[in-house]
Amino acid sequence: MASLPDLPPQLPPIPVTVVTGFLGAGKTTLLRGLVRRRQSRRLALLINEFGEVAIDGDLLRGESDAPAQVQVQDFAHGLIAYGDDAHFIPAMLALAARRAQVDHVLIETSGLALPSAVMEVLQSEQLVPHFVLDATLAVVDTPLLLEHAFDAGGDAQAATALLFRQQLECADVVVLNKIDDMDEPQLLQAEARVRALASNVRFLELAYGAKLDIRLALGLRLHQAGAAVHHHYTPLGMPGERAAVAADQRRFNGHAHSGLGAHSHGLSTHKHFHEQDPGWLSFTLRSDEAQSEERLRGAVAAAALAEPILRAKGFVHAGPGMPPLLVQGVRARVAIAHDEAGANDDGKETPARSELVFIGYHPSRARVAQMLSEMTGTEWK
Ligand SMILES: Nc1nc2c(ncn2[C@@H]2O[C@H](COP(=O)(O)OP(=O)(O)OP(=O)(O)O)[C@@H](O)[C@H]2O)c(=O)[nH]1
Repeated sequence: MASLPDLPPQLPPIPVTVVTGFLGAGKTTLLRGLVRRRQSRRLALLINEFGEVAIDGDLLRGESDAPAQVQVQDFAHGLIAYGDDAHFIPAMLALAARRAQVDHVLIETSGLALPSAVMEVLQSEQLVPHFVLDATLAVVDTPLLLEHAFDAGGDAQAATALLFRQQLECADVVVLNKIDDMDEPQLLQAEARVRALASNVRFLELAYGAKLDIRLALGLRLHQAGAAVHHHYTPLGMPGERAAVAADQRRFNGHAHSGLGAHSHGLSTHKHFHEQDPGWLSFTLRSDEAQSEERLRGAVAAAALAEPILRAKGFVHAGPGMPPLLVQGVRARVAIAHDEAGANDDGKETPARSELVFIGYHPSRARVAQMLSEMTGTEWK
């Protein structure tokens, strides 16, 4: 196993923020915003996707104008979900070896992973000298929460509900996302639901415009024994600053400032998601023909209604000389847009091939391929 004999012992450990949240909650979008607003912070991002095509890593790489300041590393196939992942520890040790150039590490877990796996590995003998967990953030798709999409029901619903709750239980901070059209009663209702599901959550934060105040996201030090908690609050609705902590959270502030220091999540009680439920599947469909944006949007939405598909994403080819289009489906909500960052200015050619990753609970690949082919008039396989 790799070791780091030369690391200067006087350097403090690197803070690590783990970002969790169910499929499509907005983890990558929030991270892209943090990268943009990082100021002088040097960030390392480890991105874990459930699927064979790395899309989020590309989007994040496209965001940074200073590659030396922001390093992005992808882990495909939900790898970090497993505590014994052979790539994760070496990647972290390589960051530790460059301690002087890294101020903060952000780890985005896959939407189907429990963050407890990463949190456990951070506590391993090899990583403890070099890293300290800053906080675990769970990003929530607030409209879906209010629509009862995370309540138990049939098979897919029950699996979703379980995972959603387990992710919240691991979190110190819950970020209510996709809240731009919401009023205060709705936000309070969302808060009450979160509290009912996971009473251990210490803070609720509101991400207006999918933006999180960087001071509310990094440097929280929630797991450092004896450390003062550096948490700056912006009251709900304060003009000019739209990233805020939910209104009646002040009682929690007192809690957090009371010297709780490191706390345990009862990690050993968690079983990792993939071991529990092999029903979650992802597959990739490809097409070599140019796609019509409208038809494809309709086809992806229809497939998500016909099959238990909870997430679809990828880049598609819109025609010769056209920039690729980014497809983002969360259940039957499908957005297709040009994405400057993801379309990447790193010399990558416009892909002639379209690739879409679908994630669902026992979905039929054949049925989705057939629907896409029929509804777009192009071959998908
Ligand atoms: N309206 C709205 N859409 C948002 C917001 N945040 C994210 N989205 C959209 O939600 C979709 C999913 O966002 P991502 O950031 O890719 O979500 P994710 O959690 O990283 O998804 P996975 O890693 O695939 O599970 C994209 O279409 C985003 O543009 C928001 O605050 N408001």
